[in-house]
Amino acid sequence: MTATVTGQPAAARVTDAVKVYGSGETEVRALDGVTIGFPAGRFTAIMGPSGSGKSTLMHCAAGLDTLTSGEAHIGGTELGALSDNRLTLLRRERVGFVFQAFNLLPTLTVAENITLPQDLAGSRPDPEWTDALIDVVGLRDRLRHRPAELSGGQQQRVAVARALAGRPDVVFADEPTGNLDSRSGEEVLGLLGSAVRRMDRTVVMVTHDPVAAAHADEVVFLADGRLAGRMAAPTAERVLDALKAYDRKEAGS
Ligand SMILES: Nc1ncnc2c1ncn2[C@@H]1O[C@H](COP(=O)(O)OP(=O)(O)OP(=O)(O)O)[C@@H](O)[C@H]1O
Repeated sequence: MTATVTGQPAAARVTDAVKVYGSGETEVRALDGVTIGFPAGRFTAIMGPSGSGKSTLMHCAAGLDTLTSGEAHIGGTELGALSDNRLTLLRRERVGFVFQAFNLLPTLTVAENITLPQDLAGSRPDPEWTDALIDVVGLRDRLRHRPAELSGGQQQRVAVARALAGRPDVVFADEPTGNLDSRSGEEVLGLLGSAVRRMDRTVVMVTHDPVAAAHADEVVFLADGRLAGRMAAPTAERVLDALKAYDRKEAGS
């Protein structure tokens, strides 16, 4: 197991991760030798300047995209060794996703959206777990509503519940508060934090927002496709200062 700074085993990790887009003059090294483990039972935020490789790292760690070289593991499973079918199954059964754009199915009710991944996988939702989850996300009185009848914050809470419903090894969240006002954003971040602290889940979140990152146990900074630093017990102020320093370095001053 890759060591993590907390000493916890990694729920997901990449080793010597390189991702190259294009070739020749248009070649971009989006990831340039990143080794990092995301500890189980912890909330990790990935930050860095625009274009530093955050989304690429998340997509490759989650099996949504493949590395050019290096390895990506979810638990003990190496993703590069899996066929497309097995990778699809692994994503469905062991990974949860939350995206900026909610991505709920408009024709399904809240309850149906929450259990959709398990329904697709043909697995039976655990009623006790689903029930507890509905209370944690505060959606009990909305279960029969459709997404269009909910506010943005409520829709994202449904997406968080859906991501957690199958008790995945790890939930990857890509700018989950990017479309929300600050109050709804705080609610969604609080939920992700509760999932980690009260329900023993693992969350990895890409964000631009230092206030959002401060909800995490640890922040990982990328710069220019490389791991630039890590910060435990972050505060918004310290995160902002660190980001400014990385921006200055990239600008070469
Ligand atoms: N499909 C692609 N084809 C070519 N280049 C790409 C592709 N996807 C990303 N890139 C490039 O790879 C680099 C890293 O992109 P990535 O989206 O991972 O960065 P990011 O840190 O998430 O950026 P942002 O904060 O702006 O979303 C950038 O230079 C980007 O232009």
